[in-house]
Amino acid sequence: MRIVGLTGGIASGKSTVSNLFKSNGIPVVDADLIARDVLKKGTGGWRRVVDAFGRDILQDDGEVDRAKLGQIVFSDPAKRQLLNRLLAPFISSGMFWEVFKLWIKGSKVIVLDVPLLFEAKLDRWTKPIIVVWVDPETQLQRLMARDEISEEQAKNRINAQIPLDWKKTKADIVIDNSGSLEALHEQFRKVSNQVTESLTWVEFGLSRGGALCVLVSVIVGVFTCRSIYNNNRMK
Ligand SMILES: CC(C)(COP(=O)(O)OP(=O)(O)OC[C@H]1O[C@@H](n2cnc3c(N)ncnc32)[C@H](O)[C@@H]1O)[C@@H](O)C(=O)NCCC(=O)NCCS
Ligand SMILES: Nc1ncnc2c1ncn2[C@@H]1O[C@H](COP(=O)(O)OP(=O)(O)OP(=O)(O)O)[C@@H](O)[C@H]1O
Repeated sequence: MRIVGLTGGIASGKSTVSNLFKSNGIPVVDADLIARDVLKKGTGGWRRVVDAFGRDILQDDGEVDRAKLGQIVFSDPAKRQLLNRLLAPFISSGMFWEVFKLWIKGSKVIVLDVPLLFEAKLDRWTKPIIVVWVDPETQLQRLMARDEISEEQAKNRINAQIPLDWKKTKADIVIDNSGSLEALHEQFRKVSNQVTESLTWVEFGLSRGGALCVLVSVIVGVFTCRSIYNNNRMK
């Protein structure tokens, strides 16, 4: 199985690229969606976060007020680290199960869309790593427009992550999303061909089909050795 890492900065265009992967039939594990699930009312993540941040972060219906929690953690690094520490085990196990389900289904290539791939040190499990890069001014404008937030709030969110230029240096593949959507689609076509190239032997061995081949080979090997051994004893 090939596990492709898809990352970038906030509002650099990861979801736009992951939607292109999905529409090309390549399954995507979305860490933001998992992070939302583990913060739903009554879950273990919700309980830990409410214990640590207090009931002031809740809406009337008991769900976490995400905008309020965002205001707190994106302007205070210590509180952000606390939130990351509390949720990390739930997000990691959620991602593991999603990958496992895709492995059982026999998927050969999957994409992990993880904004904090490097920050959470998940980059060691993915190859190749795709970084969706965008120039700083475009990133700021797109973030302010999409989330309807002020320039200060947008800058706080951008600064809460490792700089995008650093992430670019760690990438196997860089998608420059500073231009139009047409330009993005054009780059995506090449990237899609690259990531769907035939699997290496190691990747094949890690896929469900590869694991079955190894298992069948071991069983056949054991039976062959046993019959040779029994034949020799009878002689
Ligand atoms: C603080 C929260 C409640 C704000 O929710 P909100 O709906 O406003 O934002 P959303 O979850 O859609 O995230 C938008 C983007 O913010 C960035 N971001 C989210 N959490 C973090 C974080 N802890 N540190 C840096 N950037 C982050 C990511 O680029 C993400 O794509 C939420 O982001 C959260 O629970 N974050 C902690 C969980 C986490 O680490 N998520 C990232 C998954 S790897
Ligand atoms: N090439 C583009 N031209 C114009 N707008 C774009 C382009 N690519 C993405 N956008 C817009 O920019 C915004 C950010 O894109 P997107 O939501 O895909 O980013 P993201 O990296 O997934 O963000 P996050 O880290 O918050 O999950 C969205 O409103 C999206 O529609």
